[in-house]
Amino acid sequence: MTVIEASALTKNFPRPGGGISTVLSGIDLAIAESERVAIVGASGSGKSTLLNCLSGLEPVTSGVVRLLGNDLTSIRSSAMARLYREQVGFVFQQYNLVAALSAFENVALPLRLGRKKVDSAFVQESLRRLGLADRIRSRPAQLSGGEQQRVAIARAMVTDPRIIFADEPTGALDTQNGELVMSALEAVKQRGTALVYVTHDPVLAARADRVVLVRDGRVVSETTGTTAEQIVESLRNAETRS
Ligand SMILES: Nc1ncnc2c1ncn2[C@@H]1O[C@H](COP(=O)(O)OP(=O)(O)OP(=O)(O)O)[C@@H](O)[C@H]1O
Repeated sequence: MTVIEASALTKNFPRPGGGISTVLSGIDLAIAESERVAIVGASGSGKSTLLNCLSGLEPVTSGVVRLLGNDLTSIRSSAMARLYREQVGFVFQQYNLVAALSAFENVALPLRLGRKKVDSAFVQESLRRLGLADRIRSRPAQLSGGEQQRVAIARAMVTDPRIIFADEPTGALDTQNGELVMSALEAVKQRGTALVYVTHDPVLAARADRVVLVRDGRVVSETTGTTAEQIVESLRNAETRS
């Protein structure tokens, strides 16, 4: 089943000195449930903008994005809020945890916002599964970057979403913590959750089912079974040609 479908997606931003700049141009993309898709490309190629348009964080200039069957160009804000609360999870490079809340409370937050019953054992288990058993009562400032990101992942997963969007989820982490975070994100596949992530790291991108290469706001290739070496090569080619 398709969970995200973009057709003829175009995104313009106003230029600081006047005029507009076309950041995404005519993108067609479909993502299936439980699929892991990595978005790669040179800096400024439009990766984050693409992720934001697919998730509805940014409105598109033209074209259509359907997220779990909802047309994002016409969805009402209340329906969008419900979609985010119940079916979509986000993980950002900067962990975006609430500083005053413990790891447990941060993870329970989407349930509280959705007026769902908070099952303490379930929340604790989700933190334990991510190696955070002894950090449950800690506040973000008391946690390392890798630990904070794993709390953010537990929070994104607590509602059992259909899709997780992650923008450079390992960008601020060393290799070892990056590995822990990536494995945690990859585990969602077992639940049928789709994972769409932006990364600069060819090794992490190679772990996706499909690698989408963006250059100058266009999708120039979509490959499966791609190795890190092939990704390095296509990034090099993309940079030389742009
Ligand atoms: N809100 C905005 N207003 C104006 N221009 C923007 C905005 N957001 C992004 N851009 C521009 O759109 C282009 C693509 O940005 P985007 O962040 O999507 O690229 P990226 O591939 O994710 O880059 P990086 O790898 O450096 O994070 C850039 O030229 C950027 O300056």
